[in-house]
Amino acid sequence: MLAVVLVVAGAGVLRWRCPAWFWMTFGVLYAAVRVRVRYASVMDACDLTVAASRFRLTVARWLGWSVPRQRLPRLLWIKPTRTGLRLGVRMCPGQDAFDFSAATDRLRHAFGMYQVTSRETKSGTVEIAMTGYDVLKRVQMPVRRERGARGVLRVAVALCEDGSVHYRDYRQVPHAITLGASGSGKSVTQRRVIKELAAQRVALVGVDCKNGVELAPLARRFSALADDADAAADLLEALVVRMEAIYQVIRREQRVSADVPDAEITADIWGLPEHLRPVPVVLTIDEIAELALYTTAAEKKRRERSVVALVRLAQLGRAAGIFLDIYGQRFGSELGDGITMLRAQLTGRMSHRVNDESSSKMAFGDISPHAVFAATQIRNDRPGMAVVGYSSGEWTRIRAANTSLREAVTACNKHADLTPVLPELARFRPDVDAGGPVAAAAVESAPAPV
Ligand SMILES: Nc1ncnc2c1ncn2[C@@H]1O[C@H](COP(=O)(O)OP(=O)(O)OP(=O)(O)O)[C@@H](O)[C@H]1O
Repeated sequence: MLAVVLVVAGAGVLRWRCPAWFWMTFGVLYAAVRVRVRYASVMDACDLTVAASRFRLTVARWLGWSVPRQRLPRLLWIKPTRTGLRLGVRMCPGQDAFDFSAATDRLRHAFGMYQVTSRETKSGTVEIAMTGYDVLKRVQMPVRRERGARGVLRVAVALCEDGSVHYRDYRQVPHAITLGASGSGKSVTQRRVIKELAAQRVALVGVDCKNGVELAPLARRFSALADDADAAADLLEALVVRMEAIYQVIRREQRVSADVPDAEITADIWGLPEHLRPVPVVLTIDEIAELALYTTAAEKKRRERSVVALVRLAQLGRAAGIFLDIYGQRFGSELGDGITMLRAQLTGRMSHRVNDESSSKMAFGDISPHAVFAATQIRNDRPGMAVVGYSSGEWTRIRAANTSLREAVTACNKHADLTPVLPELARFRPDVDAGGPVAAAAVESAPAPV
């Protein structure tokens, strides 16, 4: 008896102090059994059953049997996860995925879970993802990566509200914008992305018009860095020159392949032979408004140079292996000509807490009104929380893994030897001698002249 009391008390304390451990020790088993036992009654209570088929009703009437029960959507599987449970459910005829997404709140109450979402995985089947506790309260990224999660240009940035990992996948979504009010967590998200990219074979290029306070400490892993708007305009133009040189390499390789029967013909860097393939570049811009604002005629000219270069990079950069990550507080037409055009190219959209609806419309106005609303609802006491939207109209809440500047600096210093020297951007190579020598840099060969 005493042992039972001790176990129950221990479980209670664990649930209060460390919900992740509670879930993995007691919670998952208890929840799985409860879902299995209560499945039929919960589906009934949540209006997720349908009337028996006419055939069964007719047969029952002919034979004088009692009226057949409502039909249940079939429970295909229950999969425990690190943060919750996933159920595979085959829908009954006449049901659609919307019935289940409309019932998620009822399912949450009925199963006693913290959060429930649902999505159609294949025709007729929905996956119901349930989290057992508030996974975004203290983000703990999984230590073991999911199968297929490794890969160049794919980094784990945050946890989603359903407990899954949110990846920034540059090859799927080449260019992205992250918005948010001051103090909402943009810099922490940026650090997390850079920390994860540092270990990969990519060139990091940065524009930080806050005099470099965010990116300069990470300079050892950066191939080029601009810390004011004038240097940024030059750097962006140099990147356009690099992009054009890479296009020439691709063209030349296409001509070679065209003469070889059955040879694949590539239209981007990934199809180039390894010795010709340039290293991919991730360009990070902190506070885009600093590039777009001007007061004097000279600044206006510089702004135009920057915006034109950025629009060209966003339009054409993907095939040349150039990817953009833009951070800012706002990103709307008030920043002047070219900004709306640039935004249309930035298919990845993330918004941290914003001060007004118009800011969140800048991220999601053309994607989903629900996402616009969700971004305005992010609480002040949840820095790092954000809404991510996709061009398909889907969106989800995430929270970035808290990453200190110290952690990011340590990762960048550790992988400084992976920093390629980009010939076109060599003059923007940060001077890190003040902090010690850069470890032997891997010199990337310049794209061969055509
Ligand atoms: N993912 C997170 N988890 C926990 N705390 C966070 C997270 N992100 C940010 N914070 C907290 O919020 C504070 C402000 O975050 P951050 O500096 O990233 O904001 P910001 O949007 O870049 O602000 P600004 O635009 O003024 O630079 C951080 O010092 C950190 O304490």
